[in-house]
Amino acid sequence: MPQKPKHTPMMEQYLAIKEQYPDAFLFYRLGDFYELFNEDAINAAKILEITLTSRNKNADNPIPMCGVPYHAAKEYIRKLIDSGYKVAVCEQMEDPKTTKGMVKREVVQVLTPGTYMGEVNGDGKKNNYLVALEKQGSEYALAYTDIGTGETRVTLLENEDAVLNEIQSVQAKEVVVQSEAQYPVIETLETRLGIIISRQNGKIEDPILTVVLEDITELFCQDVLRLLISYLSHTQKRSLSHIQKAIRYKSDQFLKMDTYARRNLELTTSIRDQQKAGSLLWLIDRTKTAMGGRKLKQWLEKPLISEQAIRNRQLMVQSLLAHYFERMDIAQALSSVYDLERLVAKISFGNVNGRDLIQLQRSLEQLPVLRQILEATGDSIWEATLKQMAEMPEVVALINQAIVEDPPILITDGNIIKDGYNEKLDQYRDAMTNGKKWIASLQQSEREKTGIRTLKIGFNRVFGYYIEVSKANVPNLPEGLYDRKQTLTNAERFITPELKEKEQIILEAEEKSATLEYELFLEIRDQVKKHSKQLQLLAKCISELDVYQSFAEISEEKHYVQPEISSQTKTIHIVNGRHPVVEEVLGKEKYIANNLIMDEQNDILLITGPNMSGKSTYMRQLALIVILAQIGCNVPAEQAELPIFDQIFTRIGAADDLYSGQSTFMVEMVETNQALQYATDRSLILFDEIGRGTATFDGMALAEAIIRYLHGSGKGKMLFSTHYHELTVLEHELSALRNVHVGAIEQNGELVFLHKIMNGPADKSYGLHVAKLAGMPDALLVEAKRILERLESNEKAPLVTDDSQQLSLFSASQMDMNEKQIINEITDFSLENNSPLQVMNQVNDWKQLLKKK
Ligand SMILES: Nc1ncnc2c1ncn2[C@@H]1O[C@H](COP(=O)(O)OP(=O)(O)OP(=O)(O)O)[C@@H](O)[C@H]1O
Repeated sequence: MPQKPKHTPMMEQYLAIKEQYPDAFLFYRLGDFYELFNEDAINAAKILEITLTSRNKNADNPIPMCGVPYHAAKEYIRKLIDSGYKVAVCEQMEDPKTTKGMVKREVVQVLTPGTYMGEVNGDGKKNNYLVALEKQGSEYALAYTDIGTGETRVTLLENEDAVLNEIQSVQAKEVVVQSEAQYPVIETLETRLGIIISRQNGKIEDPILTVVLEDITELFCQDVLRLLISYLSHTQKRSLSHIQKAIRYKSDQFLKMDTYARRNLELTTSIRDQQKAGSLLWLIDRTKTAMGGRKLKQWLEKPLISEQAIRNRQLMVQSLLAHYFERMDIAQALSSVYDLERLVAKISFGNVNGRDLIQLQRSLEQLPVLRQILEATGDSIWEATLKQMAEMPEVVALINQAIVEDPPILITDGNIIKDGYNEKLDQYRDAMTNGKKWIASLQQSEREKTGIRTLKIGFNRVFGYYIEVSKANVPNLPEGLYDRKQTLTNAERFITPELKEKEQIILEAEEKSATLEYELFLEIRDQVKKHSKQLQLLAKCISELDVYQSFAEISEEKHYVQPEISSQTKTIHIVNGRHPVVEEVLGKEKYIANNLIMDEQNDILLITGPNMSGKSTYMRQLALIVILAQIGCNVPAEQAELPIFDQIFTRIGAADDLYSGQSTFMVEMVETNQALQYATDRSLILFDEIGRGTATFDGMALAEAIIRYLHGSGKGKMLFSTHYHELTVLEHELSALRNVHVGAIEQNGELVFLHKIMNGPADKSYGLHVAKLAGMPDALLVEAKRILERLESNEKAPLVTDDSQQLSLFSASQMDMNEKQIINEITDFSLENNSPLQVMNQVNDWKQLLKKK
C-alpha cells in the first residue's frame, strides 16, 4: 500500500481544520500572516491577484501556498465575499512566545456573502439579507435576517414562483437549506439566479432562539427560524443578542409584484445597468440617515394594501408638509444621527470601538431635539412615535463622562477613557506624567551638576531611559557618578538607580493603564448593550420619521398631491398625472401631463399611437403613481383618486430576461401568463404591445384573445397598448373596453409627438408618415398606402373570431391588377370633394377599365 505523504504537525492541524470548512477559503493565521494552502491557495491567488508560492519547495510534493498580511486581510476578505465566496478566519488561540509545541488554532468566524457586515458595495442604504428556506410537502417556509441590523422576518409560501419572487425581492445573495435538502427550487436559485446555497444542520442551539421565536406559533415557521439561527451560530461564533424577535408576515399583506414587474418598473434599480440611478428610489430618496434609506427601500419593495395603514402614513407626511420649519429642523437633526441599527449590532457583536460610542452619543443627543420638534407640531399623530422615542440620558452621560472626544480606532492602545472617569486610571496617568516630568527635569539638573552642556536624556526599547554623554566629555564626569550601560562610537550611555526606579514606575503605569482602559471600555460597552432593545426601537422610529420627512420633501419640491385612496372604489381618476422619473429627466416644462380616467365599468384601456409617442411611459406612470400612493407618499399629479390594488402585473418594454437567458417572446408569454392566472378583481395589469415578439398574425391573434379572456373576467384594471389598430374595433363589442390614443400631428412636413392622451383610436397611417419623413421613394410610399388600405378593408372584423378573414385575404390576392386598382381608387375617392358630374365620369372610367378585362 502506498504510504500517505507525511505532513508536518502544522499541516496536520491545518488539514484537520480545513476538513470542517470545505466550502470556505480557510485563512490560517501564521504569525503576521494569514496563509492559504492547496486548492484554496491556487484559487485565491487568482481572485486576489497575489503571488502563488509553495511550502517545502524542494520536497516531492510541494504544497501550493499564498498569504496576506493580517493587517490588510480585511480588504482581501471583502474581495472574496464580494465575488461570492466564504472565508473561514482561523486564529492562534495562544501566544506562540509562551507556548510549547503547536499553538492552538480555531476558526473564530466564517464570513459569508449573506452574513457580511462590512459594506460590500453601496452606501449603507441597503440591507444584506440572509435567507433560510425549508420545504414540507408542497409548502415552503422562508425566513430572513439582516445580521447588520438584527431585523428578522418569516413567512409561508405556497409555490416555487412565490419562493423565487420573495428571494429576489429581498435581493438575497445566500440561501441556507437543510443539509440533506433536495428540491427543484434549490437548483433554480443556484444555477439560474447565481445565489449561494449553504447547507446546515438546523439543530444548533443558541440562546437568542428563544427571543426570535417569541411571537411565532406555527411549527413550520419555527423550524425555518431554527435553521437560520443555527447557521448564524455556526458561522459567527459569537453573541447574536441583537437579532430581533421574528415578525411573521404574509405576502398578501403587501402589494404583490413579481420580479419582472419590479424590474420593469425600475423601482429600486434601472433596467439598463441595475444601478440605483434612474430608478424611482433614486428620485424620491431624500432620507438623511442610512437606516432611513434602508427603510424607504423596504417600503418601496413592499407597498401596503391596508387602507388604514396607508392613511396613517399619509397623515404623518401631511403633518410634516403642514409644518415647514419643523420639517427643516427634523432634517437637520437627522443629519447628525448615525446608523443606530448597525451600531447596536456592532455593540452586541463585540466589534464596537470608541468612535462608534461617540457616534452613538451624538445620535442620542439629537433625541430631545427631535422630540421637541415633533411636540411643537401639536399633531396628535406623533404621540405613538414620541412614546417609543425614549431618551437614554444615562447612556449619553456614561459615554460623555467616559470616552474622549476623538478616540483611536483600536481599543487596545489606550487613550480612549477620559481623565476623571476612573481613579485608578488617573493614578497611573499621574504616575506616568510625574515620572516623565521628573525625567525631563533630570536633564537640566544633571547638566548643572556636571557642567556638561551637551548631556542629554534618551530612551530606547532595549535599555529604557539613559543619560548620554559625548566621548569628549566623559573624562569630565566625576568617578562613580553614573553606572555605565552602553558604549557607542561617539558617546557613552549611563544609568542611575533613581532613573531606573522612575522608569519602572512609568512603564508599569503605561502597561497597567492600557489594560485598565481596555477593561473599562468593555464594561462601558456592556452597560450600553443593556439598552439594545430600546435602541433598536429607537432606530425603527427614527428611520420611519426619516422616510416621512423624505416623502414630504420630495412631495413639496416636485408638487405631488395626496391621493385619495379607497378600498371601496374601482374608479381611477388621475388629473394631469406625470411619470416621476421621466419628468425629472426631461425637465418639468417638457413633460406633458396626462389624465387617466377609468370609471367603475371601464376595466380596459386600449392605447394606440405611433412608436415613441409615449405609450409605455403612460402605462408605467399609472403603476408608479399607484405604488407611491400605496407606500404613503404623495403622487405626481394635480389630483388623484385611486382604488387600492393588491397586485401589479406588467409586460412592458423589451427588457430581455438576462437572468434566465430565455427568449424575449418566451419571457413575454411567461409574464402574460402570470397575470392571466393570478390577477384578481383588485389587480392592475399593464400589457405593452403583447404579441410583438412573434409573427403579425400570431401576435394579433394572441393580443385579441388575451383582451377577450380578461374582458369580463373580473380581473381588475388593464392598460393594453398595441400597434394593431385592428383591435380598436373591439370597443364596439366589449363594453368595458375604451380606446385612447397618443396624439401626434404633422407640422411642416414633420411628425410631432404631442405625448397627449386623447379619446378614441389613433389615426392609422403614422407608420407611413414616419417612412416618408425618413425619405423613402414616393413610388414605394404609394404602393405601401395601397397595400395598407387593402389590408384594412379586408380586416374590419377582428381576426380571431372570424376564420374566413384569412380566406378573404387570400382571394384578394387572386384579383387581377385592374380590379385591385379600381377597389383602391374607390376607397380613395372622396365624394365630398367631387361634383355629381365628376362622380359620374369617374364611375364611367371604372366601367371602361373593367370591360378591358
Ligand atoms: N408625457 C410625455 N411628455 C413628454 N415626453 C414624453 C412623454 N411620454 C413619453 N415621452 C418621451 O417619449 C419617449 C418614448 O416614450 P415611450 O417609450 O413611452 O413610447 P412608446 O409609444 O411606448 O414607444 P414604442 O411604441 O416604440 O414602444 C420617452 O423616452 C420620452 O422621452
